[in-house]
Formats: sequence, C-alpha cells, structure tokens
Amino acid sequence: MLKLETTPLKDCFILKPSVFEDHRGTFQESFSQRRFEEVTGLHINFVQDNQSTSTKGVLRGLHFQKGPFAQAKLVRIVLGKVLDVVVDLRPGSPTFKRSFKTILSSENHHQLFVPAGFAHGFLTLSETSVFAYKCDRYYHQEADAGVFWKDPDLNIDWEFPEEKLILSEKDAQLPHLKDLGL
Ligand SMILES: Cc1cn([C@H]2C[C@H](O)[C@@H](COP(=O)(O)OP(=O)(O)O[C@H]3O[C@H](C)C(=O)[C@H](O)[C@H]3O)O2)c(=O)[nH]c1=O
Repeated sequence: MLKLETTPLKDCFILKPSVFEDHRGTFQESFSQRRFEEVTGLHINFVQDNQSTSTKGVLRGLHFQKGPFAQAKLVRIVLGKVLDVVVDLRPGSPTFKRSFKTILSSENHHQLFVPAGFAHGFLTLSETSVFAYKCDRYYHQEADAGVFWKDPDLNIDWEFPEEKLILSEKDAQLPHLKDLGL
C-alpha cells in the first residue's frame, strides 16, 4: 500500500508506504515502480540513487540542477530525522517561489517527491542521518546550482540555531534568488 498526501506546492507530494512491524523490527517496500505510477500517475524513470550521511546540524542545500539537467527526486530517510525543505523555482508555476518544509524520519517513513525545477535541501536533526534519494536525471556538475539557505526572499524558518549549523563551503556562498534573476 502506498498513500499520497498533497503539499501546498503544485506537483510536490508526500508518499507514505506501508510498514510491516513484528518482533524483529520492520519491513517496507521503499520503492515500487508499479505502485509509484499507480498512486502518482507519473511515469518517471529514476536513473540514479544517491545516499548521504550527515551529523546533527548539517544543512545541505538548497540545491538544483539547471536547465535540461533539472532533476525530479524522490527523497527519504533511512536512519534518523531531518527537516526537508523545497522551493518551487518554476516561473510558470502558481506556487512559484513558495517553500514547503516537512519532517522525514525513520519513524514516520515519509518520502517526498520533489519535481524538477525545485530547489531542495535538508537539515539533520538527529545525531546522524542517512538520506537516500532517487533522481530522474544524472548528475551534471556543470549544471549544479543553488540558493542560499537564508535567502530573505524565501524567509525559511529552519527551526535550528544558526550558530550550530554546519555547511559546505559551497553552500555557505550560494547566491540569493534575486542574484539568479528569480
Ligand atoms: C549530488 C552529487 C554529488 N556528487 C559529488 C560532488 C562532490 O564531490 C560530492 C559532494 O557533493 P555535494 O556537496 O553537492 O553533495 P550534497 O551537498 O549532498 O548535494 C546534494 O544535496 C541536496 C540535498 C540535493 O538535493 C542534491 O541532490 C545534491 O546537491 O559528491 C556526485 O558525484 N554525484 C551527485 O549526484
């Protein structure tokens, strides 16, 4: 069973897989092409799986790939808890420049579908997070881009003390939306 829950952002939704628990632990079909297509009506060929591990306070993002290399992503947590944040950067969208945030964790088992044209990032809230996601386009370093996590035009509340955030050098220098002409 796979349940879909819409979000305030067009084409972005939460997927809730069935989780089978017994005295040993849990089992879930973390991805089924058939169920994904049935529930979402989308026919997406995911071509690349990514996985990152982070410690508490690590903020990765807000990232996207430019132009034809823009990736749709299906993101989930294998271990831990994160605040996942997406921003609709599609100029023609009715939710253009709006953001949405949600908790993904190994307790709620939620997954988030992030359409191509969105910026995506997440902040690790547990001591460690293992973050796994599917992409429908391959990585192209030359198309790698992003928006500064604290862009005043987005005004995202990351709900975490700024002084305890851990960012890559690249992420600490990402441009603001207005610098991207958005
Ligand atoms: C994304 C990616 C990176 N890399 C290499 C490039 C660097 O040498 C190293 C770390 O890359 P980066 O610092 O961009 O990794 P993250 O900060 O986790 O980036 C990701 O973070 C946010 C949350 C996302 O949604 C994107 O998928 C992605 O941008 O892995 C690859 O070889 N392939 C890839 O697909």
